Amino acid sequence: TRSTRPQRMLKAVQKNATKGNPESVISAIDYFCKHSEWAMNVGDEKGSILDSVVTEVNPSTVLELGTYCGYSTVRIARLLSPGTKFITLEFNPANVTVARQIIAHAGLQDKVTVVEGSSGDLIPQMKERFGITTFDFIFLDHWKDRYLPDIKLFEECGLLRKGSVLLADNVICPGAPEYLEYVRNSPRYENRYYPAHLEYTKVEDGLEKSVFLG
Ligand SMILES: Cn1cnc(CNC(=O)c2cc(-c3ccc(F)cc3)cc(O)c2O)c1
Ligand SMILES: [Mg+2]
Repeated sequence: TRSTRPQRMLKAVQKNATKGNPESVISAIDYFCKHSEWAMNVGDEKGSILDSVVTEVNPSTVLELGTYCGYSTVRIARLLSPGTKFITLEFNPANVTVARQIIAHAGLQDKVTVVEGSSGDLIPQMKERFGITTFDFIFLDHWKDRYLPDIKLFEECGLLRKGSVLLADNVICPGAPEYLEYVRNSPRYENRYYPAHLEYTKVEDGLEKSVFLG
């Protein structure tokens, strides 16, 4: 039967990227998305903003919601210090299979744990299953209607500390209006909006950075 877009993306990485070279994996995916098939990776423009925030935070514990094919996982993992605990959650098992192979092609499989399941189920298990107390950095890039319930879950589970940084993709397109309203009206967050564009297009999009104030 016909292959899927993630499977075709994986083939492009295995053909065009150098094993063990994260930069070449990132470039191969961006090339595939610009010249072959659009895909919902965070992309190069928003990816550079993601890089700058990760570098600034220099986190010891990282959580990504929405692995998809592992593009942002590779972008984040390549910047982390040794010993950093990095967990990424993906609910779609076919995406998990592709992501693990793309992450392995980049040589970053020892830097990150890809967990299959829904964020609503897994977030409350972070402490017991992975020995996490709090997350220093969280990248939200999963279902846009899950951003709000999941940030509330982080608060309820005591997974945020004073200074924890959350970075949310797609707050304009497809959009996460309820999430934006929540963080921007809450006294517990300091927010900054980074204007950009929907990956590989001229459509307006952006990232919202929110620092938990405790
Ligand atoms: C299956 N699945 C695994 N992860 C998810 C959650 N991510 C998204 O839904 C997502 C969607 C879009 C997008 C799609 C169509 C369109 F016309 C415009 C934008 C862009 C993104 O950057 C996203 O992160 C879904
Ligand atoms: Mg996204």
